[in-house]
Amino acid sequence: MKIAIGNDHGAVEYKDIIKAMLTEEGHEVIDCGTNSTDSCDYPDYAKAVADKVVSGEVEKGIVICGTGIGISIAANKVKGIRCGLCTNTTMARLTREHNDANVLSMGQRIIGIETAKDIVHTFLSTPFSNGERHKRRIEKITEIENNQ
Ligand SMILES: O=C(CO)[C@H](O)[C@H](O)COP(=O)(O)O
Repeated sequence: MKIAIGNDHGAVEYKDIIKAMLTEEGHEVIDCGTNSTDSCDYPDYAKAVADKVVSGEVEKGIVICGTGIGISIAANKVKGIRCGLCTNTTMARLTREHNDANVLSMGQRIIGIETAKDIVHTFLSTPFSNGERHKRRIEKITEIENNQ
């Protein structure tokens, strides 16, 4: 799968580990930065990843900051993005099955690296359930976006 990954200064370590893991597993990973631990602004990297997802250049995005909160809020401002902040694998499974999330968000300062790796695997391997009620709710999210 082609995946874009982006992070702020608070998540360089996890990004590097997850990028290496996914590359090793045969995925094509586009690194949108940052690759420095110098202080930076997470919306810049959220947008870089989100734009690649919306344009279709990549199938899925992964964004990571200290908590995962700010970078998920920013990613969700991009039309067409459904970014789910996950702290465990149940959330990762459900944000795919119920929300058809196209971007995963995590916080390096919140979860351990093994949990983060498990979340990534669950997120990437779980299909959208295609349930009628979930489709209806996603359509309503799109409606909100389109009426802004
Ligand atoms: O988690 C984050 C946003 O939700 C950021 O990573 C965090 O706010 C960065 O903080 P600092 O500039 O103090 O390192």
